[in-house]
Amino acid sequence: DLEALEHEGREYIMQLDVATGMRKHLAILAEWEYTANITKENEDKWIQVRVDLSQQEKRAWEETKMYRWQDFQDFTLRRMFKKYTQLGVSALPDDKYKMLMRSVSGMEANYATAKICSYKNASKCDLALEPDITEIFATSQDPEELKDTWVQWHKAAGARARANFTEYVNLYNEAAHLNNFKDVAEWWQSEYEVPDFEEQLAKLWSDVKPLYEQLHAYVRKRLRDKYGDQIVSARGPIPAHLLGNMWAQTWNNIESFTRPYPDKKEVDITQSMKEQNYTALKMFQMSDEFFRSLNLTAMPEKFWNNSIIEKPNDREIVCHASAWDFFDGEDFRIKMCTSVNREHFRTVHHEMGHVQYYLQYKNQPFVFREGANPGFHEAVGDTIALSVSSPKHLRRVGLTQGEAEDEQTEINQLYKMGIDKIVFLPFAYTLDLFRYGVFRGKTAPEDYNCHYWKLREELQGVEPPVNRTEEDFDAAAKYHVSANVEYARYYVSFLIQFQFHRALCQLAGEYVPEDFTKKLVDCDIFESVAAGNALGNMLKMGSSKPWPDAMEVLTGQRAMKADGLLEYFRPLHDWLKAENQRTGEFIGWESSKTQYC
Ligand SMILES: C=C(C[SeH])C(=O)N1CCC[C@H]1C(=O)O
Ligand SMILES: [Zn+2]
Repeated sequence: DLEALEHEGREYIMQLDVATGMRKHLAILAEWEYTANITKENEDKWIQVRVDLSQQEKRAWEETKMYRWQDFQDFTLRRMFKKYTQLGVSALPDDKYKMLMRSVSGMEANYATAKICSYKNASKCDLALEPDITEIFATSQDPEELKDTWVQWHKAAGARARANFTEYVNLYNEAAHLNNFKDVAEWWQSEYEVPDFEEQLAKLWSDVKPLYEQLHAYVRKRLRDKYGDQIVSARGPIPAHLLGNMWAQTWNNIESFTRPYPDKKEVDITQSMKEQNYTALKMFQMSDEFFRSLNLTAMPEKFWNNSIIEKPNDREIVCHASAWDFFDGEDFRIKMCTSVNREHFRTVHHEMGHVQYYLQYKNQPFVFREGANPGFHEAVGDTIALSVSSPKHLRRVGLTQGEAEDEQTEINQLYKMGIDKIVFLPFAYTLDLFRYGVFRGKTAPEDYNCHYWKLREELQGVEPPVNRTEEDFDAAAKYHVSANVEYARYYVSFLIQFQFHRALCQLAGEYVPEDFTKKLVDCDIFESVAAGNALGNMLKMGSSKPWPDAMEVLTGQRAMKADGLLEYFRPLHDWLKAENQRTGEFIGWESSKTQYC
């Protein structure tokens, strides 16, 4: 009878889950060994481990799909079976599986080891993305140096990945078909468990776009003031190399010469961190202390012993920051080539947020040890970082001196947050709209680059510093395209982190709507056990329930919305509208001279 079948099903799935945990542990260990020491030998070992494990997964899958789990009464049991009946890339035959692995590891190794020559010293050709090229983009205000560095990087990391990327698209789409998806776009979107995910992304963008256009217009004017109208036009897109970041995804590095009230002291803590002899370890210890202050879990001993938090000088590693769950309940690591600056202080909290999520859901079945949706995992650390970057908290830890919070300082603070959080959204949206089109076959390889720039101009209002052709492949000059990491998760994160932050601030008594002594912009939930407990309760759920249930536990809302972000930035939005009115700056951008496609 059904009762007995369900009981047998539960026995089966629990032992499958334990076996799967072991497989995940072995796979992660091999991946760590490769990305922490990029050699041909370690790549071959990693691929061999993955092939062996995928054969075991295929055998288990043959048995799992025999169960009539759709008829089971128990919701959690049905949810476990539903997840385990999706085999993933292991559905590919071994030879194609290996080819897919090699095309991705080839792109990722190329990205991680790419070197370019210095603009100032053409014989120095050992510049890596981290820390060298990142430092140039953070500090240089020489348009020629920035242009040259931009062009070299996009050739070394982008164009060189084109062949591997084309093969990866074909093989990954074959895997999608074997998992009953039309293409990888549908597969990626299925992770969010809502039927209208792509429509929701578009709606959220239409909610935020008016604010973005105002900020874009203001920044374009300030850049034109600085670099002149031969480089920065009055009504066109902004050249992408002038925004302080290789991908123009965050514009914090141009804050010093574009902030609204320049006579008000700059709130850039990089200087203070260096003056106070901050180290990478101190940055991680401060982040750990913040999570502990919320009554959340301290980083375990293995974290401090096994993590790599500084770039080694004796081998090549994947420097792009990452957090690792070894699925044994005690080994959790971060790998990061940390520099002592504001941007990495935020990234440290971002990565520590991933590990805190691992710690909170470590007693879930292995199949539920993931974010409620991929955006949740990216939002945890950033939500904490919203408190850390508040003037109140920076004063608390001595990174800024006492500054009366007057109206102008507050606008500067919101501007600093806005050129990080608002400008990121159209970038993130572009990256996966582009890849959706590629996976769906709407964008053919001969159109990869023109479609990429068409989207970047349309959504982000930026343009390349020099003309591009199909010899280039600029999308792969971004880590996540070369490393096969889905990106809509960050778009979701940069919206829901404000819903989380608002809820936590209210729980901490730090934010009271309409009470001007308790403003959202100055909220710091540090040491609030009430906020920490609520966050912990949501994180403990992992992916055991659909994400609206998890969001409701913390925020009372069941949908991702832009209202948290718009409420946080409302004073800035008002100020930008008035300022752009005053200067008569054109809002928006006309299509640039070159027709891309
Ligand atoms: C820090 C990480 C590792 Se999950 C990252 O890739 N982030 C964090 C913010 C956006 C995105 C990026 O750097 O592009
Ligand atoms: Zn992340």
